[in-house]
Amino acid sequence: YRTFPGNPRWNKKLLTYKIVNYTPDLPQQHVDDAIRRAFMVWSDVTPLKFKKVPWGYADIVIRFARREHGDGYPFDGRGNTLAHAFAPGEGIGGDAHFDDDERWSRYNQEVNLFLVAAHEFGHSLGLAHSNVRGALMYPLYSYVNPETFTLSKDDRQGIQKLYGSKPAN
Ligand SMILES: CC(C)C[C@H](CS(C)(=N)=N)C(=O)N[C@H]1Cc2cn(c3ccccc23)CCCCCCNC1=O
Ligand SMILES: [Ca+2]
Ligand SMILES: [Zn+2]
Ligand SMILES: [Zn+2]
Repeated sequence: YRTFPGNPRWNKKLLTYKIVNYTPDLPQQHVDDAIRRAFMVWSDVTPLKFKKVPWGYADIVIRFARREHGDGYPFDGRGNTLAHAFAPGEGIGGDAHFDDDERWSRYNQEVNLFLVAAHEFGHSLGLAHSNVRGALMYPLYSYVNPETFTLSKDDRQGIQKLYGSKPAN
């Protein structure tokens, strides 16, 4: 696993997130559920907790966008780059953007939102790319059954290096 230069991380355990818009490809409930489960991938192995807020301040702002969308990292149409996210920090730090020229799906038609979101939130929490092929933080998207998805040891070691493991309770 790799972290970002300077090892940026959040210095609080409760992080808030806000979904500012939705893709037309899926019912809103499915988007909310995919995002919730993508955060759970990381909260399952750390002391981190994630809380969805409907408006106002949020640490992690989630949006769907096409092409140029105001952050200097324009998307590229269908395929190629699927999404991007910013390392922990103020303002745009932690935010995750999803390319709405993709065909977002719940199962394996096209791009699985849960799997991509789980990868993006790895970046939002401070993980860069891993060179371990089966790792969630590997730079290339590959479909796995979301129902049986498990975090690789490499991903878990990386996130626990930043935030520690889940306290026994
Ligand atoms: C890991 C993802 C969830 C997030 C990353 C983006 S990021 C910033 N969050 N690390 C991603 O989108 N990776 C590309 C990488 C990529 C693969 N190809 C490309 C062709 C052109 C441009 C990029 C790519 C070859 C063709 C396949 C294109 C579809 C799949 N795309 C990818 O796997
Ligand atoms: Ca794209
Ligand atoms: Zn963006
Ligand atoms: Zn990535």
